[in-house]
Amino acid sequence: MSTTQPFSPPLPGNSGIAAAGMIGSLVAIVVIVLISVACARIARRGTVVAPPPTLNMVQVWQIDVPTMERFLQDLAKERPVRFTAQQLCSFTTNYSTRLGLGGFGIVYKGQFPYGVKMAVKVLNRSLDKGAEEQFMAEVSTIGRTYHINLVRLYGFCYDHIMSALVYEYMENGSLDKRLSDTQAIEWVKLHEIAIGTAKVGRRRNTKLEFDESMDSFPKHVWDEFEKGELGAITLLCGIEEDNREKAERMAMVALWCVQDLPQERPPMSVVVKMLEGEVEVKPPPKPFHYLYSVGNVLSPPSTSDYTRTEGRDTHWYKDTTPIMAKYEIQMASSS
Ligand SMILES: Nc1ncnc2c1ncn2[C@@H]1O[C@H](COP(=O)(O)OP(=O)(O)OP(=O)(O)O)[C@@H](O)[C@H]1O
Repeated sequence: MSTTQPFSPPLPGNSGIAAAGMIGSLVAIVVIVLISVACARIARRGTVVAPPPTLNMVQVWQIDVPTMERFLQDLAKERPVRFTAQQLCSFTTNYSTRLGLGGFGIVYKGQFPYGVKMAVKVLNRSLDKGAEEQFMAEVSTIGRTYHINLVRLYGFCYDHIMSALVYEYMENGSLDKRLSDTQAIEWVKLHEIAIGTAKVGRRRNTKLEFDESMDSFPKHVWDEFEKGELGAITLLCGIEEDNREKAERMAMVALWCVQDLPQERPPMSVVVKMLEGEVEVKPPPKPFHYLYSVGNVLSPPSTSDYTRTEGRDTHWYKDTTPIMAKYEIQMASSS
């Protein structure tokens, strides 16, 4: 069986800031975007990864090769191009320009022979199952999704030596980097980004990140909200009077989006409406229960946490929240 499709060059994608450069955590991004808009702070995860695989390093992933091959064959009909390691080596001029380091690998700059730039993420296979999941998630979701707010996945490489994802090149780098430099983005643009990110609608319903701490900013937002002093935060963050009401609304929407129980989070279509002011934002219930557990020991919500909803009036919106697969993308809007 030939493992390489005939090379069909992808068209250049949309310019501007895309939300999926750091796709391993887009729900978190939605939340972080919203909260960042309110207060201009982003928590960055610092993960050390190994250098890209060398030619004599052969790693075996946990999913067996036939299963992965079947997965790739099914997807092949749908869109992203399968590149060879040699092609990627050539496109990146032997990985000579490094763009950045993410949780799953190093990202290099490259260029197709006809000049369109690309970003090649070489996945670190030594990362337990994380990189493997990222690979399958990216290829099966954004590889088949076209959206103005999502970075385009041109293709991938998967063989016994390496796994890599080939993305549209973002001149402005990733969204989180841009957001952490809040001085460079006007409030109106931040609001647009928050809505644009919500419209992508992707979220991770079945996996929570447990790297929060008791002094995390989202928790601080909740504490101030509980005291009825959300306005103090927007003031502290230098948000002008004219925009404060909108900023407070966004912070409340963010608190809805970080509810511990997936079924208590509003659907992204409702999130968009709330952000746009079309739907009233009711006071959110307390999130981050695991942060308040005895002794401040971070413990993941139990199975019963995910089924316990009685006594909580959280289904005030008409839609129901679909419980999605870990990396499923739900488009909240076609725009
Ligand atoms: N498509 C791209 N175009 C330009 N630069 C990119 C692109 N994708 C990633 N980068 C650069 O590489 C860095 C690492 O990106 P990557 O997506 O691996 O990390 P991340 O944001 O931590 O996300 P993840 O959670 O998936 O690891 C980014 O901060 C950015 O500077």
